[in-house]
Amino acid sequence: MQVHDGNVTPGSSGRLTIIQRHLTAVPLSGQVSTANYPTKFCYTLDNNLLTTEQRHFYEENGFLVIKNLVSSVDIESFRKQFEKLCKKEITIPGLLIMRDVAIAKSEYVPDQKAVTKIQDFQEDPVLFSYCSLPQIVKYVECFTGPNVMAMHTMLINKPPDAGKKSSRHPMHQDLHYFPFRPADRIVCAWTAMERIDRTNGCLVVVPGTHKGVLKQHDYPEWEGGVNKMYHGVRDYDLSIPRVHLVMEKGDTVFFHPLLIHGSGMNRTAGFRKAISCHYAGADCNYIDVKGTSQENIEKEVMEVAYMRYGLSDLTLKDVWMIKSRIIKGERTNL
Ligand SMILES: CCCCCCCCCCCCCC(=O)SCCNC(=O)CCNC(=O)[C@H](O)C(C)(C)COP(=O)(O)OP(=O)(O)OC[C@H]1O[C@@H](n2cnc3c(N)ncnc32)[C@H](O)[C@@H]1OP(=O)(O)O
Ligand SMILES: Nc1ncnc2c1ncn2[C@@H]1O[C@H](COP(=O)(O)OP(=O)(O)OP(=O)(O)O)[C@@H](O)[C@H]1O
Ligand SMILES: O=C(O)CCC(=O)C(=O)O
Ligand SMILES: [Fe+2]
Ligand SMILES: [Mg+2]
Repeated sequence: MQVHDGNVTPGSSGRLTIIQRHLTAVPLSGQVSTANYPTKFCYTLDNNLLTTEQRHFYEENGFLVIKNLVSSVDIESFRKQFEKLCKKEITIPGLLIMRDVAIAKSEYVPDQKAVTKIQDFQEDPVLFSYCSLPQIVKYVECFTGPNVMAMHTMLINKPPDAGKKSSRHPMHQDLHYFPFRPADRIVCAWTAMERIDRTNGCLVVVPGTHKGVLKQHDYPEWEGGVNKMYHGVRDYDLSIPRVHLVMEKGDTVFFHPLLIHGSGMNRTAGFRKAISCHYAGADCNYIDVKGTSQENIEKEVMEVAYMRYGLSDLTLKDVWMIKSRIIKGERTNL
């Protein structure tokens, strides 16, 4: 385990790499002590896959990077399929193609290269095969339990920044978008489809924030515009140390839905690609977000859902029930 300038770097074992930069500004040392571990696990389950060290790391930090988990062959097939979808050589029901706000609102006529992300590829057999990769699902079960649902799918194609910094993703908690609980049985798997570092806008996390509560989210006040639904934590304090997750192609991070994270701008000429799925244990329950901080996103989701599905009497729960798929075990509640 090594710490360099707040970045996670691969350990020689290729297994777990640990960063430890505490919110309480504990000074960074080269090696992190494995002492003072909690005795009770809250955020991980035992299925004989995670080592004790990995479990402790997730419990403390709210994320876990596994090196080289997805093969180049699989990643190439996702890349090819993504291109076909962008060129409209294939259309998939329910799939949403989104352009960056700076490009969508300019005079420039966008081509497929302007796509910033695609969402909801649950009906695309090629891309959705990512969500059932056995080596991913084995890890997912350590967080969700044995009944695994794929709730939300994305392929993020962070474009070269158009000069407005709109390629950034503000610091947020994914739970803001989710009307189901408990949070500890939800996890995101996010796989780098190429090397991703600070030049092309890597994931940036605030370790330990999964132990906190869901915060109020709004659109950040960014001069250059903000992408639709890219809410950020309100009054976010940028002086809190962030950790930049530098990842190689195929590396996968699993993270908790309360972990505060975002991504920086893409300063390169290339489109930075990552594929992700949010999973939840099927035994989770839908909640009513009325009267909570999530009301603002519910309103936006319902507007978009109406445009996409053309149905006016849908509820937020219906939208999630339509999108989600069982991956393993039994579809109980969700
Ligand atoms: C069912 C939904 C469930 C989703 C749940 C999310 C869960 C996430 C959970 C996980 C955590 C994830 C965390 C996350 O990732 S949060 C991010 C999630 N974001 C979304 O899900 C957004 C989904 N995108 C859309 O719905 C469409 O692409 C929109 C509606 C944006 C455009 O629609 P369409 O593509 O058909 O374009 P159009 O040509 O017809 O333009 C229409 C209008 O829209 C303007 N416009 C275009 N692009 C953008 C833009 N990028 N930003 C702002 N505005 C934009 C455009 O200028 C025009 O406005 P105007 O000029 O008329 O004023
Ligand atoms: N001035 C800012 N105002 C609002 N959010 C910011 C600001 N700077 C960074 N962020 C947010 O912090 C997160 C990480 O950005 P950051 O600038 O740390 O990463 P980067 O651009 O990849 O790296 P670098 O430190 O090399 O610029 C992103 O979610 C970004 O939106
Ligand atoms: O920039 C990314 O790839 C991740 C963005 C993100 O956190 C999200 O879409 O929820
Ligand atoms: Fe996110
Ligand atoms: Mg930056």
